[in-house]
Amino acid sequence: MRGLLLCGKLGAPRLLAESQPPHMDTTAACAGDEDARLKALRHYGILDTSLDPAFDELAELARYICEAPIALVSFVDRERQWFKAERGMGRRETPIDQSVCRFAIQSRGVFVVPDLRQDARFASNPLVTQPHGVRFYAGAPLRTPDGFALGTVCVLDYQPRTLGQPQQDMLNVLAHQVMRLLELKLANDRQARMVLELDEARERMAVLAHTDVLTGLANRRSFTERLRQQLALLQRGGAPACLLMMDIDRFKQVNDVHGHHVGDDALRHFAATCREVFRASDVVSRWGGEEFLALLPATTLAEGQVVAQRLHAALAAAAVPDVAPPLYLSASMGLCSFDPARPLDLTLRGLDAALYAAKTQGRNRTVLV
Ligand SMILES: Nc1nc2c(ncn2[C@@H]2O[C@H](COP(=O)(O)OP(=O)(O)OP(=O)(O)O)[C@@H](O)[C@H]2O)c(=O)[nH]1
Repeated sequence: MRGLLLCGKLGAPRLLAESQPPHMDTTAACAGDEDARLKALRHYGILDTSLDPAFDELAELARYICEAPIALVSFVDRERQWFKAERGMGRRETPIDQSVCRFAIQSRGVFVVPDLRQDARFASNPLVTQPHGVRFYAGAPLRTPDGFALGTVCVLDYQPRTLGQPQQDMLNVLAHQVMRLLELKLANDRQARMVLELDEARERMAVLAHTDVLTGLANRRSFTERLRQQLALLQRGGAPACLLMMDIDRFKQVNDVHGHHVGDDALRHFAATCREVFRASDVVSRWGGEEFLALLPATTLAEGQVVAQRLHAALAAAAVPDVAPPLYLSASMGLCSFDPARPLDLTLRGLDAALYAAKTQGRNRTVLV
């Protein structure tokens, strides 16, 4: 066993020379393989995870089967070995230079050291030299389907001893079981990620279904739904509300003179101005091309007129960004109080008529229904 030190994946084993001194550090010679092995270890996302009874029970079984006081499910990291499960060790990790497992993962089968004190590789290991130090080690490599050894299921004893073949076989079986748990964890993690991605996609779709893509305002469909809800509230005696229909003046000219992309920028600018002017509780929608409809809950007609005036002023004060010469928008508007006794389509028709009147009276003004 001792002459059979292997590097990296066992799929393409490279045997080290039999004459190599047993204490020689093989990690430098296999730096590339070691990087790939560590990448494989990270892929399983097992390091520093919390205790898990499923792994604890496998360690307990190893201890029982091998009649050893210590059993570990150990992963060999770059600077340390970390224990997913430990029985009788009393700690979750040790520095890598105290690791016997780093040698065990280079072994094809179970790596057995009958007396650590008699082995030049481990004789000065603090785990061995300390008072009541360990003397015996046996570890079965945890090997991935593509051949990387991540760690071991191992047992240790305070006495020099051996491990019978049936017990070695069982240690290997336990190592396979640990790998099954790791594969299962991977599958579960993948599934959890997919569920999360699906939830996020569903949320994005729900937002998109309710939003006008160009302006980020509510779209006509979702706003109609909101209007129906508001109508129901009003019919049950809720606070008065107003509706404000807005249409950008001479918008065709914006497109014709500056191009369609500036037209789009102008629509976004109009939406941004609305967001500044309206209350957070108001809902503004893009009702059609350059036409917008706002619901102002808990707002009287007089208060609605103030809001409309604020919007006229805000549009006159700030030009569409990055357009030369400066491009200022104005809008014609129709305003009404939301009458619970009127069918919704009649209310909207009334608003349309008021808006048309605002246009014919010279634009850039608000007409009450
Ligand atoms: N750039 C851009 N233009 C749009 C969009 N939707 C509608 N339009 C344009 O908006 C213009 C509306 O023009 P009209 O209905 O003639 O009205 P107007 O030029 O604003 O004139 P008045 O309403 O009478 O002041 C049309 O040229 C449409 O092509 C859009 O999403 N982007």
